[in-house]
Amino acid sequence: MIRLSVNINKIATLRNARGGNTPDVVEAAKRLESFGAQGITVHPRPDERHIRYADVRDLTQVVTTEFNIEGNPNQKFIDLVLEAKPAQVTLVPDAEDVLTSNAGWDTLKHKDFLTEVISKFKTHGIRTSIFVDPQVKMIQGAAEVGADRIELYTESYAQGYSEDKIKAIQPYIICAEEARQLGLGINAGHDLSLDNIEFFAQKIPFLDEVSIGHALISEALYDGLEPVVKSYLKKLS
Ligand SMILES: CC(=O)[C@@H](O)[C@H](O)COP(=O)(O)O
Ligand SMILES: NCC(=O)COP(=O)(O)O
Repeated sequence: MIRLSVNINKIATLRNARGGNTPDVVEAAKRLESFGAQGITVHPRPDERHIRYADVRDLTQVVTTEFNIEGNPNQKFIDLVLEAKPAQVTLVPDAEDVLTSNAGWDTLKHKDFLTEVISKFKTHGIRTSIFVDPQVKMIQGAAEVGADRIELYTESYAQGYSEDKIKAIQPYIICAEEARQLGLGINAGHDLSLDNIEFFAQKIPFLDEVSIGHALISEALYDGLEPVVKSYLKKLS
């Protein structure tokens, strides 16, 4: 079963636009779980443009499915994750000024750093995932640094899907098979949507989890959170 983890960054974006607490990210997380979401993902960026560190502390108290915290592991992020003790931490190599996540880790170049950080989280019983591009050598590097899982960065799949989905999925199938051979768990995320998720899940049925945010929240503006979550769950089943 491929788990759906809903990234609620964009609910926080809307909330921050007016300075109050509407929409309430904690209430949104509770409702998403009641609709069937099997996880909640947040990405507290250093500038707190959407999810704030305080949100992570509040969500830690209420998330009953799997809580996944994503981010670049600077010391403030590491301290937050060790305090929150989520089910999973996903390491993302984002620079502070990026519009959105735009690359996976170079697991060869950053081997020593990633090995140290991953060991720290694993020592505290937190599952570790590394955000990687669909390149076999990066998958192999992820195994070398001791990650429990990889998260395949799916932007290039999403971009190529409408033109040639067979071509677009190919590197992901190759990398997913390599990860499975290496004993790594396999997550995927970024720009997945109701349009492209079913084909991805059909071609890589042994995925552990997809984390979906921007498209899902946008689709929910038209059709509502509950129907959209249930549509994703149906396409993933
Ligand atoms: C790592 C990744 O691709 C997403 O999880 C990321 O959290 C999206 O960030 P924004 O919501 O800030 O675009
Ligand atoms: N790790 C991917 C994620 O959490 C959500 O990415 P997106 O669906 O907002 O592009």
